Amino acid sequence: MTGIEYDDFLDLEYQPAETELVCEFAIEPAADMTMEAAASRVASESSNGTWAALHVDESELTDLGAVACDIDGSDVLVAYPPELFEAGSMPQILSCIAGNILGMKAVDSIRLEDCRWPETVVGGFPGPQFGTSVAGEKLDAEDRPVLATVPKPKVGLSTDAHASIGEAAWRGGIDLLKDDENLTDQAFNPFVDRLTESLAARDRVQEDTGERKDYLVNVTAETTEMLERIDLVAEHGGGFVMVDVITCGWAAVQSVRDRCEDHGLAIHAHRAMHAAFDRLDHHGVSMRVIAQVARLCGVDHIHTGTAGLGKLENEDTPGINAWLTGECYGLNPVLPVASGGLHPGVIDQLIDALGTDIIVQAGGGVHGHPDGTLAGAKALRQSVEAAMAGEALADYATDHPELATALETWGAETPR
Ligand SMILES: O=C(COP(=O)(O)O)[C@H](O)[C@H](O)COP(=O)(O)O
Ligand SMILES: [Mg+2]
Repeated sequence: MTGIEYDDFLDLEYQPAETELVCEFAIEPAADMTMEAAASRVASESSNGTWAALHVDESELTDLGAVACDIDGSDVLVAYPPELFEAGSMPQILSCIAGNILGMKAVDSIRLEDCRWPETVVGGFPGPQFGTSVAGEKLDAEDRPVLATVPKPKVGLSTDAHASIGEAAWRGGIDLLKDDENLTDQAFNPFVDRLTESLAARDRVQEDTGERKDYLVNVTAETTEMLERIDLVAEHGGGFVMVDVITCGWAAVQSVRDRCEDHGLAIHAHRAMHAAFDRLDHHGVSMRVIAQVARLCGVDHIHTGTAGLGKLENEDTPGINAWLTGECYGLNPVLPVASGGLHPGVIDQLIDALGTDIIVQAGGGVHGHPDGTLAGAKALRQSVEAAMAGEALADYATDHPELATALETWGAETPR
């Protein structure tokens, strides 16, 4: 018989194998627990153990126990054997490494900070179909940030109003029109009408400007419905879809990725609800891990923050972006999206902080321009042109009136 008890899950001499998934947790043990006791319980509960000592016939058991193998202050590393995981199933992986342990009484708090993904696990996932290549493959923005805008008010606009705002934004120099995270298929702006009218506007602008444009239509819905909406996007000549990946769930994202592969559609990942996991710096799941999961599941772009420049809390945007665009067993790099409270007056600081291989999304920062959407789009494009030319915004604005008005209106401040 084999005994399985908590002490079996702690070995500070253990060196994880290359094939193992290694997770970094920040742990605050419960008052009556040593860190060692807490760490072993975390390794046990996230792999094959439980609170009671178990006695199992060895011949009937595959040993899938994880090992808490390093403790450095509040940081604990846990190594997981690849056989613990179902190949290609992100829900099952997260049910291990971000499941029951987040609620264990043995810890006062625990946060999954980072994962070292082994090829044995990464190999089960497709990764992005296009990733950063969308800038040159699907758009004409390979040498500058891709520009996107969301019509505002975020919901409530009629289909006609939505499409004409999109047309004005595209004419002003925006590359991608994007739905907002809570605009899906409502009576005031039905999905199919919005899709067809917006794509017709896109085609008119492409024809007139000679610059490729596209539409991040939000297909978020129950999974079967989402797949049908993706088919519609392809049927009507769209090049992208947008998905609220957290509220949809990773299993649904994996289904979306499969269907988008069939149609050659790129996936824009909105992360609404991520802050339920990553906003507290001592408990939950970091945005770094959420971004890693998104890349394995195969989104092409994902919102990762504005390096503190926008209206929303951010977490290490530069570090997360570096991981998303770095090497990971041949997975395509993901295009990070900076969005939330951005406007032309902060684009120079944004590019200083995040570089130019990003999507810049500005909703209020385009449609709130005193002279309207067309002028707002021109101002955003002009601010990027200035930054790419290494020219101060104020200097560039002397002969670019739309940018000058934006700078007079918003300055270089970031809204709250
Ligand atoms: O609609 C917007 C921003 O609109 P605006 O440009 O008017 O602020 C996005 O939903 C947020 O950027 C999401 O946040 P994040 O990008 O941090 O996920
Ligand atoms: Mg939004």
